Amino acid sequence: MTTAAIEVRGLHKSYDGRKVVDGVSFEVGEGEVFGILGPNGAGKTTTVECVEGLRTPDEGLVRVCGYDPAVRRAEVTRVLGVQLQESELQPKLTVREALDLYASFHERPADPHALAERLGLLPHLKVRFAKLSGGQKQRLFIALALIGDPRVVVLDELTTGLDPRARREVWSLVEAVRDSGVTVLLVTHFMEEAQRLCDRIAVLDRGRVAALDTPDGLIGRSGSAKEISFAAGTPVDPAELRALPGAVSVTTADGRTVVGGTDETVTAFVSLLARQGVTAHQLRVTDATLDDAYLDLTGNDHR
Ligand SMILES: Nc1ncnc2c1ncn2[C@@H]1O[C@H](COP(=O)(O)OP(=O)(O)OP(=O)(O)O)[C@@H](O)[C@H]1O
Repeated sequence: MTTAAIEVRGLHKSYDGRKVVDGVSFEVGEGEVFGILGPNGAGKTTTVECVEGLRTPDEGLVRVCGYDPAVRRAEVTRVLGVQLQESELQPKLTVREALDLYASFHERPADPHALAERLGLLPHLKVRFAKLSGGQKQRLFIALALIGDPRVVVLDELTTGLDPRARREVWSLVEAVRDSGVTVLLVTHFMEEAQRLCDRIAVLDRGRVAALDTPDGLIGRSGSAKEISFAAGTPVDPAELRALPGAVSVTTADGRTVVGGTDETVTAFVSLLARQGVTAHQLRVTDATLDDAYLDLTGNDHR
């Protein structure tokens, strides 16, 4: 039997008698990128801190590569890389000094120079942490999380505050980390990030797992997997649109009519246009996104 990289079963944690993690269970397989999504206060950080051994569960089982983080500190430090928070790094430390310092905490560290090269940090080795751009800081945090040559790495809100280009660069790095065989536990607020990077996602809501699935699986659970939209002036009877097989919604707003449905709805819509000899203006067919599924699951408009 293979050991899961991370196993969490029946996790409970309360603060001052208030339950913030209420029976969370999930397993992360080796080499997976596993996402934890959820609104503010859902219990994501508390769950991840129990995995890191920074908090002790009130109840439940947590294992990282088979080790209990609350008991086997040394082993877990060896196999688990944790992303630092900005406040934990001295502003005057240069990139090279930070890499060397954190390498010295580990028995068998990765080669700091090779890691700096992999993460595009070689040109910045002599730059002090405080002078790095947001994207460069995050690259350094990824490097420091990998400096102990871990089998599992926890990345918590890695791209918050980055511009779209820097965010995409960081995503490519996470993909490279995954390709090197390291298991990634990723906490994020960004749907696009979760959709692009994660093999599976646990959506936490009020301390519980509201859903656990692949991004496509989660999207499939939301009512409409496809959206057909076209200029509202197109002469198509809304009643006929509502009668299309698989159609779950028909709305008109901002000069466009939008039909939510399935692949079957798209096919039937095209046949309807052909039968009636109608040309739909500014026609677009798009896939539903994780956003739609997330809002359905959490009933919350936080992003
Ligand atoms: N040390 C603590 N003492 C008391 N309450 C806490 C403590 N840490 C967290 N909480 C509370 O527990 C709840 C869950 O917090 P947690 O940080 O795990 O949620 P989260 O899903 O990570 O939220 P966010 O997205 O805002 O980071 C929140 O209501 C928070 O205020």
